[in-house]
Order: sequence, then structure tokens, then C-alpha cells
Amino acid sequence: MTTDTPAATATGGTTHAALAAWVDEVAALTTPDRVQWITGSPQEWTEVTDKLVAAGTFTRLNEQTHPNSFYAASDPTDVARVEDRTFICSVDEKDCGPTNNWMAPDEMKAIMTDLYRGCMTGRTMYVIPFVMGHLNAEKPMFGVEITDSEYVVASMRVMARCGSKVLDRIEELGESARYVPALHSLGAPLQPGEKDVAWPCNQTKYIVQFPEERTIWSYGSGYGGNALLGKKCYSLRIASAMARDEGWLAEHMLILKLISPEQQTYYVAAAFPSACGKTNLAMLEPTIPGWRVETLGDDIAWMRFGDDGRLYAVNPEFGLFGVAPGTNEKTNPNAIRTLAKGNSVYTNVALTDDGGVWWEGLENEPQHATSWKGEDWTPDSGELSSHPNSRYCTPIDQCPILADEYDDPRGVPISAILFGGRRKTTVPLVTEARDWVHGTFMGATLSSETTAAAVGQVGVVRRDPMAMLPFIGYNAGDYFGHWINVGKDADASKLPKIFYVNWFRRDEDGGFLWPGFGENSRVLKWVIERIEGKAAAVETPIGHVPTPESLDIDGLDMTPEQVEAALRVDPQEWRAEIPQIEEWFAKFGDALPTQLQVELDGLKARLGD
Ligand SMILES: Nc1nc2c(ncn2[C@@H]2O[C@H](COP(=O)(O)OP(=O)(O)OP(=O)(O)O)[C@@H](O)[C@H]2O)c(=O)[nH]1
Ligand SMILES: O=C([O-])CC(=O)C(=O)O
Ligand SMILES: [Mn+2]
Repeated sequence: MTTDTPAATATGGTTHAALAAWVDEVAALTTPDRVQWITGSPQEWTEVTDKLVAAGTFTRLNEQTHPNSFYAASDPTDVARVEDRTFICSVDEKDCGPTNNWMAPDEMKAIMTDLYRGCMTGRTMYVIPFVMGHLNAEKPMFGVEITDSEYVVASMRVMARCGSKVLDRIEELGESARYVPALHSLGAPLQPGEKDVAWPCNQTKYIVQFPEERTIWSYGSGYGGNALLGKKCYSLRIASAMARDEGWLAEHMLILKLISPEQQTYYVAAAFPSACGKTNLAMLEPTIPGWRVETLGDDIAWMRFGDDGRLYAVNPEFGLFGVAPGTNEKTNPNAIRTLAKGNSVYTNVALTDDGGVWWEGLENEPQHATSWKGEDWTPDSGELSSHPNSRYCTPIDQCPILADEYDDPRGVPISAILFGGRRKTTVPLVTEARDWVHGTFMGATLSSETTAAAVGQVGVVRRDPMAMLPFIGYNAGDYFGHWINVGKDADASKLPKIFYVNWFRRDEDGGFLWPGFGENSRVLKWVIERIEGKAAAVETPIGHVPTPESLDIDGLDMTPEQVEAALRVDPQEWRAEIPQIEEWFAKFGDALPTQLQVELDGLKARLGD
């Protein structure tokens, strides 16, 4: 529905009074030229993508090779999440905790209200009703994103269930519908006669969560987690605060289904930091005979206890927003097959001369292409053709190995949780936690080298608890306490077993010790055999690691010495971790659960001096 004046939106857009009032209030503040409610119709997709093509934001790709797919290049300053511009504006600073940026809600609102004033002048304001998770969930998790970006509209339509069906349900439920208002603006008003740029944005950026109000305000960026507000802002930062209050978990985890040669089915969730392998593991093609993987989710898992006492996970998203570089027929054939069906948006990869896309690591390197910066690129350019955080955005239901249970609002019962990071040294291929509290300790002390998924230095080791450092919407010490409580209140025999993995350990020459990708199925097999009590393990100071014989290395191109090096627990290296963990824990003061201090003391004692 399109209305010409902001004042007409309430009656024109929705019968839901509170929602209409909010939309009107935002329109009055931001003064767009027009307001449009997103319906989710196919015609609307055509209109929005045509508009993006006309504006130069999108380039339509070759219809034969990339049907209904588009290329976009962002402003070079707007390429990733901006963690230093991301705020948790809790009422009380202590509820934000030491790992997030904080500002008092009133102060932040005053600053941002000034920025929002008139910020949509010359643009269309879109109202996107969406639901994270299933529309027919017991308590649907609605959101409404207001945005002045067509790129965001197109991407949200891929990434979340959006449009009239959702709005109808919100209206049916009336005032009892819970929705997260999520306001987004590029911060790039257009004065009359002013020509637009291909990627409007603002050098001033704010990505703000108000956890008590369950509200999101974002300004200045058009990219990824900064702008697609159903993803990180809602499904992790706001949802983690909801989960704390309601006794569930909102986590940065993939969900996969593993089927053994005996046709036993297991569901596994895994938390790795951004650009550390979730999408790849979620779509894995096992190299070991007889095992199969199906995909349920590649980035976010919401986990709640079922009536049977088991922890059930759903993927709240509807699309995949995957890292392009490194994706190819060998590393992730299922991603390539998903993309081959079209209906995708590629951002900051290279555009080939035949209207296709290319990125570092993809097969068939072109002799010439246009780089993400819009420059001529050849294999000898000495520059990357694609930004390291370039992404594809594609519907999850195109994934050829999508599990049927993906569409089940009850989710799937999780047998194992993996935590993992990117560590060149120290952390072995796989370690099993002794119990839930020890697993929580592993998660709370998880470390990883930073990647291009966030603006800032790459390759620096930092603690990234549960791969949630940039996504915990409250005090991380309290978040650890919440994890402990989840385990304490549960039947221990029904809880998922927790493991710590590292695909990224290096040898002396700097090469990866472990081949990764499809070969990670060998680790999944060991995990399942541990759950079934079939596989052997050695007890080490940090937990249980596989005996060399218990890991299936049949047909693997590795020497026994290399396998041993991948599995090694070096007390010297671990002793060097201790001061870093102590420094990390010291940040939390009283908020650190005593159980984690006890775990750390135990680890120190086992490592000796
Ligand atoms: N060496 C090695 N690299 C891997 C492995 N799995 C993934 N990668 C690479 O790591 C990068 C990121 O992988 P993804 O699977 O997209 O990471 P992600 O965790 O889904 O990232 P986000 O979408 O940012 O949350 C890609 O360049 C992959 O090729 C692995 O097992 N071994
Ligand atoms: O949110 C984004 O921009 C992409 C993503 O999945 C992550 O960084 O974990
Ligand atoms: Mn992610």
C-alpha cells in the first residue's frame, strides 16, 4: 500500500493503533516523501529491484547463469558491522556490562532524534512487518522495521519472513502481539534536485539497542548486521535479553542434522565467531562414507526446553547471509547449488564481464573483472577483487539439503553444542567438556582471531564468549550466569553435551594442520560416538580429547604425526592462556558466576606450574 503523505499512513497501512501511531511519529520526524508498507508480493520484488537497478545500486546479473540475482557494491567505508558504534542502552549502566558500549537511553535518544530529524527527506520510508521464527509459533516473535533503504527492503525480504501475512497476524492479535520496533535510516536525505549516489550512507553511525524497551535504532549504515535489523540486533541482542528474562537461549549458532550410517538422527548446534565457519559446517558434505548432513540454520539458534526436558532449537531466519570468499565447489558445494537457483543478492564481490560474479577462492578465475571498488581487476592486479567480508544473500529454502524440520515451529532437540574459534596455536581440534558447567566455562573463555566481519584489525586474538561478544544484549557476566542456570534447572542426562573445536590450528610453516570443511565430519562422528559412549578419549587438563585411534582418519591425507599435532594439548601453551583468562574474568567483578572461577582454579591446578 502506498500513501502520498506521511499523515495518511495510520489508516492507510494498518488497523493496529499502536503500530500506526509509531509509524506516524517516525514519518513526522524523518519527513520522507512517501510511505510504503511492504507486502511481500512478487510484483513488489520487481518494483524494488527495478528501482535499485535504476539508482545504480544493483546491477542485474546474467539471467541465464544467475536468474533474478543482483550485484551491489557498497560505499568503501560501509563494509561490515561497526562494533565501536554499537550500543546497549540499558537504563542502568551495569546491565550493559563491560563488553558493550553504553550510553543512557535518554541521552542516546536525544542525539539520535537530532540525526533522524528530516533524515528521510527525498526518500521513501518503507515499513516492513516481519517475524523471526515461525508465524504460527506459540508466541510469534514479530518485528517491524522502518527503513529508507531499498537495498534493506530487498535483503530483508530474503532474510526474514516479511509482509502482509505477518501484518495480518499482528492485527489479529491486536495489542497482545509483541513486536520489536526497529528504526533504520541511511542518514542520507536528498534535497530537491540532488542526485543520489549508488550507496547512500552516513559517516556517522549508530547501531543501538534499548533492551528494556525491546527497541532498535540504527543510523548511517546500509550493510549487513548494521541494517538488516531482524538479524543481529533483534535475534541476538534484543532476543538474548528476552531469553534471560524468560529462561531460554538466543545464540550465534548454526543448526545441523546429522544422519549416521545406521540412520540415527542427531541435531547439533555450533557457535563460531563471525567468519569462522558456521555456514560451511551447516552445509557440510561429509567425506566419511554413510554419513549425511542436512541444514537447519547457519547463523542464529533460539533454544527452549521442550515438555520432554530436552533443549529444542529453531533458526529464526529465512535466508543465508554468507561470506563469499573461500566459498567454492569443494569447500561448500551446497552453497554453490543454493546460489545457482538465483534470487540472490551479492555485495562487494567482483562483477565479471559476462554478468556473473567472482570472488577469491571461487573456481574459474576470470582474466578480467570489475572489483568491488568498481575498478578494473585482473589476476595480476595485486589487489583483492572482492572485499574479505563480501556476502551473498540467498533464500534458505533453495538449499538442496535443507532439513524438513526447518519449517517446524517446535524446532529440533539438540544433542551436542560445539564452541569453536580461529586459533593458530594452543586449542586442539576437539575437546569434550566434562559437564554443562565446564562447557559453559569453555564457551565463556572461547577465544578467536578477529576477522573482516567487523570493522577493525584482523587476526588479533580476543575472548569471544560463546561467539557472542558483539551480540550479548546485557551484562556478559549475567549471561554466563544465565547459561549456568539453564543447566542447573535441567535434567543433566537430557542436556546437550558441549565440545570445543578449532579447525584453524597451524603447523610450523603456517599451513592449516587440519583440512577442514567436509573433513570436519570426522569430528562430528567422534562427537556422536562420545554421546553414544562408543569412542575413546584421553583425559587432559582442559577436557577429553580423542585418542588417535578413536578419530576416524581412514582415507585422510594426513600423517599420524600431523593428526597428533592437531589433537595435542600442550600444558605450556595452556599455562600461557591462564593470565589472559584471569584478565578476562576480572572484567566482570561480582557478575562472574563463582562456578566459572572454580573451573578456572581447577584448570590452573591441573596444569601445574
Ligand atoms: N581452513 C578452514 N577454513 C574454513 C573452514 N570452514 C570455513 N572456513 C572459511 O572461513 C570463512 C568463513 O566461513 P563461514 O562458514 O562463512 O563463517 P560464518 O561463521 O558462517 O560467518 P558469519 O556469517 O560472519 O557469521 C570462509 O572463508 C571459509 O572458507 C574450515 O573448516 N577450515
Ligand atoms: O551480521 C553480519 O553483518 C554478518 C554476520 O552474520 C556476522 O557478522 O556474524
Ligand atoms: Mn554470523
